[in-house]
Amino acid sequence: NCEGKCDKIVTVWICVNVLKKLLGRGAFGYVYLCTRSDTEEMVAVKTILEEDTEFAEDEVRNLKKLQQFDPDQNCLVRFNRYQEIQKNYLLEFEKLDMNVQDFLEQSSRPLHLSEIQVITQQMLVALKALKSIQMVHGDIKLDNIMWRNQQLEPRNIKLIDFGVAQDVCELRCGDILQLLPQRAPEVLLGLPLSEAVDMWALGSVIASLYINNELYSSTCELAKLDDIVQFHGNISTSSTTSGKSNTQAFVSLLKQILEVDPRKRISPSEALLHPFLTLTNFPSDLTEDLSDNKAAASIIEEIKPLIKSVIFLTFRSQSKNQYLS
Ligand SMILES: Nc1ncnc2c1ncn2[C@@H]1O[C@H](COP(=O)(O)OP(=O)(O)OP(=O)(O)O)[C@@H](O)[C@H]1O
Repeated sequence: NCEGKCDKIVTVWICVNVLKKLLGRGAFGYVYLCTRSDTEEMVAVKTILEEDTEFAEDEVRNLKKLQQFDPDQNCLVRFNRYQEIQKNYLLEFEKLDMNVQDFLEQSSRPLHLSEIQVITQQMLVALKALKSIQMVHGDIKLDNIMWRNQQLEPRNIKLIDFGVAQDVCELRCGDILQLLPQRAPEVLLGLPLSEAVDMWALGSVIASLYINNELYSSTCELAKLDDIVQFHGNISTSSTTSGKSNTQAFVSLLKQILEVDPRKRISPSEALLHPFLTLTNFPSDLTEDLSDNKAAASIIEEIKPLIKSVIFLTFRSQSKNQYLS
């Protein structure tokens, strides 16, 4: 039904955009491939129905703010224009090729470390731009990272979907943002929030690309906190025991991105200077497995006090029924 209605609305815009096919769908809208009648350019049109008008208005507001940036220089999707038709919204973007999630599903191969390097670099550029205007994306995930042309321009990657983006000053302790696999510890704990939540989410995404699996597969927040603690044990170990310098550089950056304390977490500008992003010589083999490295307890010892406070806070908040997954 929803798809039928979206089809109709996008067809109403036919005088300016000729509908070709459905490109993708998300929680808020259907995205169609269209041709602009004036320029013949292929564009992507996202339809957001009237029941989600508020989200559409937020997304348009965020996208207008982002228009101050050169989208190509800043790895952001180019937003062309929008149209409101009886509270239904049509948002026109440059047409991109494929999101990373779909690529992984279609190619059924894990990404090489050099490909992860490119994605990391491009997303850090995007996050640097967002941070400069104190905007939090709030939904960094594989589906929201897209190649402009995966085959021809594998180094050209864009961040999409600003539907739940917010200004840092609008964030309040206890706000729930991000999907659970990418949710930052400060969100889980109801602590003060900042742009650093996006860095954490990026860390979760690139780590999941590296291990070719969701980093935190837990389905409830307490289990996720436990996962975070376990994972920190693993990445600490890999950085000290692995002899593979590319992996070491990757893990070293990952550790700084997945820093539990958001105040100490590396910023996008700092991360862009990290040696992992300047590496040029990658081995031809596929990703080296983090789990090869045996556990070293040092980091777990370091963060034991944190584990205790995490468990305390989580139980306290669960008893208040605030932080249900
Ligand atoms: N500019 C674009 N070019 C091509 N395909 C796109 C474009 N924008 C979005 N898509 C496709 O449509 C999908 C959904 O888009 P988007 O994430 O903007 O919708 P959403 O409803 O906000 O999704 P979510 O459920 O993540 O909130 C994307 O994952 C992608 O596959």
